[in-house]
Amino acid sequence: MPPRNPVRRDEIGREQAYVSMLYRRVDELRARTSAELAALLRESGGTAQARTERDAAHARLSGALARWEAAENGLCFGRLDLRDGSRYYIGRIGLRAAPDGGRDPLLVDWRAPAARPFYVATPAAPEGVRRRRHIVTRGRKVVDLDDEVLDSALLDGDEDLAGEGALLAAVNAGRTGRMHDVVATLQAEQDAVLRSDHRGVLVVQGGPGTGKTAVALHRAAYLLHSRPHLAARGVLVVGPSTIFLTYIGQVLPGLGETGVLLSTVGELFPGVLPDRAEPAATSALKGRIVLAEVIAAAVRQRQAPPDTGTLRARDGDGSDDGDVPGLDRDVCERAARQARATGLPHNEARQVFVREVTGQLARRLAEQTRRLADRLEEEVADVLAEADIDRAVRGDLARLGGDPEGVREAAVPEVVDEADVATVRRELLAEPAVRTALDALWPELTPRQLLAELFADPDLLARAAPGLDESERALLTRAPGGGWSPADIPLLDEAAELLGVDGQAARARTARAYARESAYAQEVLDLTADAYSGDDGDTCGAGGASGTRGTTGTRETLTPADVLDAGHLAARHRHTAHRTVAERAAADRTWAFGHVIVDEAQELSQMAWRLLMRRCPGRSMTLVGDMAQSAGAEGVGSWDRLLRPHVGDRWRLAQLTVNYRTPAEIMDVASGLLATLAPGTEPPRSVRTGVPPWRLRTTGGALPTRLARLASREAGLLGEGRLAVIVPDRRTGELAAAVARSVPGASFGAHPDLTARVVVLGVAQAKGLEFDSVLVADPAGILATPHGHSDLYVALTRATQRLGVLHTGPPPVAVDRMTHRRDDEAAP
Ligand SMILES: Nc1ncnc2c1ncn2[C@@H]1O[C@H](COP(=O)(O)OP(=O)(O)OP(=O)(O)O)[C@@H](O)[C@H]1O
Repeated sequence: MPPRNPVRRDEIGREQAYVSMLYRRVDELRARTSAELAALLRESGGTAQARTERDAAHARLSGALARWEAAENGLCFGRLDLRDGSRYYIGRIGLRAAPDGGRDPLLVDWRAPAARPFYVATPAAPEGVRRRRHIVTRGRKVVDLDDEVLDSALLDGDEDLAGEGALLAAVNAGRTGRMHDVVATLQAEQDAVLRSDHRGVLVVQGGPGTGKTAVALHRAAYLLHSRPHLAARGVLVVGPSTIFLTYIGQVLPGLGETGVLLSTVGELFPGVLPDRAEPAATSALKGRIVLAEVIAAAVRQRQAPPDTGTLRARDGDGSDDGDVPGLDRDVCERAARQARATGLPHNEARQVFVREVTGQLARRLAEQTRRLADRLEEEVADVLAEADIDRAVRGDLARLGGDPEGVREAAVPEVVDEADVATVRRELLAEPAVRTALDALWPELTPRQLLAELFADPDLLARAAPGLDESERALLTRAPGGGWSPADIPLLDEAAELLGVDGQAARARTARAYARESAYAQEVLDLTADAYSGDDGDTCGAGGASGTRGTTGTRETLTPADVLDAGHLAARHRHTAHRTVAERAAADRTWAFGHVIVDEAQELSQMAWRLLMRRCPGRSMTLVGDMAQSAGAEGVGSWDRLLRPHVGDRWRLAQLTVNYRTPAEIMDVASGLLATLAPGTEPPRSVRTGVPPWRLRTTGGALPTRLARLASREAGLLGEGRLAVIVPDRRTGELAAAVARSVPGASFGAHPDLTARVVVLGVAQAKGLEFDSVLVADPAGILATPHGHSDLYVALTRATQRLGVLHTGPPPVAVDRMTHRRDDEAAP
């Protein structure tokens, strides 16, 4: 699109000179930083403090390099001429002429307060701006300029849109299968959201294509820049699927941000990657809050269960099975009460339980001993009385000035004290029968073990889930093994929270990490040893000549293995492994993120919210979504209902109202569905018009072939553009195979390549994505699920240019508004 205010060639030349100077400055800084980094990597050893400082310097330097690399494309994209005569260039990063800052910045970072007018100034509210200039570059070359003079006398066009020419050029551009940042054309309502200083939960509601994902990602970059302390805790971005995360994966690195972890909820339990398929009804049930109670009950029923009689313990009636004397139900229940009263998680409270049980047993044993001693004492006293020795001793004591009453105590010393109790307890713990009984009474549990055993045992499940009916419990029941589903992940997390650190697992993890590092280190040592032995002759000669110390046998040289074993090398390696915040956070279930961003937030189950809230105890969150696009178990809901259990009413709502993706003609069709889905909801306003969407009717039997033919034809019309064929989730395999037969290279399956020219997706996979052209097949099939209207709404709003629908039978609601095509060839 040509600029609205064409500028002279020499004006472009002047901007080129400035932009070239900026690139020279970046090259200079980049070279210097690379040299510093190389020098740092050559350093080794030193104190722990020195290593820590090196790690910090490494993180700082590589972060700076990443930012400069990322700024290569579109380094400078704007200029503000202010009414006071000053001028600022706006770009991806901030640059100054000299490290001490110089007077004015060469380039203002888009996130800095000084850049804000670039996004929000309008002729009606110019914010001190006289002219806003968009500088369009290709590589390092300035190719165009687009000026807006913000003079209220010149009000024309859509005064809500900043840099309309540049914006329309961006939204009309062909799609690549990867999302790009929109830093050069952010709009005022988006800018307000991404710069929001709200510290708690910010909800961003907006219809399809309003830039919610774009805003969420730019907000992550903004927060990391404006609240530097966040970098230490990292930012988590949660998306609905791995396909979606691949789609958005380049945006933040493109903005120079690497401290962000992108993840689905299913990937947030370290050590488990969901690989189990299960019925939608099972997943929906697992997402319900009632599962939190079920898991809590499952943990409780593993704490001194009432059937301890079978656990090699004595019964309360005193009958003795000879295994663990005194371990009766009273003792267990009292100890369990004490352990629970601590409020500690199960595995940690186990220590209290064990201490209490063994303490009580030890005390009982001690009391028995004491009673024995008392009896002995009484017998001795009787003997003494008979011999009247006592009286004689009392007489002697009285004569010597002693206390005759103390005779009894002094004569028979205390038999047991706390030290004795401790000794008895240690002896008890050494008893295999006691240990077995304790393990059965209060076992150390892992989350996987707890859930696997719970789901595999209908009796356990019935006792833990009295609130679920039999058919619901049947949905949960399964044989042990067979992996975990995405809906299991929040349940594992819930269990982990209630179980606490599990000693065995922690020990096993440490041992595994140590073994891995040692194996790696051993390989390094072996390789270096090989290298030394490989050139034995030469080395020996040289070694002898240069006086290298002899060490083993006839070998003259000293190899690393002679001075360092694998364990030590592993420890060194640990110190030099530079893990980013995102990597460390991904490996740690208990990591507390500084900020959490959730995209398609309307999709998350109640159990998933519990998991996310644990990852963000500070509740600093940005949640973006569209209630009308909800495929959640409960259908279209409200943000209040979703958030109230976690944050009460402490959240703020922001709205986005402009659709940058879908042309008005397509949005008009989708609005018909919106009226059914969420009556009264205002559809977003499209920034442009385009091609009217069309529909074509076929028979059920002919649908696959006609779809394939249409896909092939549409792909031909698109040229370099991207086409998505969106089908009902359960028909993905069948219809993808049909399309692939007539469009070679069409991508589909669990991990489709979105950069392929044609891709076939189920509706669930298409969430959050967009394509130049979309063909929706079998809308009635899409509508046939419990959240069918939302799904169809999603499918109809993925296109940036063209939309066609292939249906059988009468056209479903909304689709009937589309232009009816009679045959495959009559393309609009
Ligand atoms: N200010 C902008 N300038 C240029 N393009 C923009 C702008 N805002 C959004 N877009 C583009 O509009 C398209 C839709 O944006 P995005 O995917 O963020 O919308 P969304 O609200 O998340 O949509 P949905 O809910 O339907 O998935 C993207 O191609 C995005 O790059």
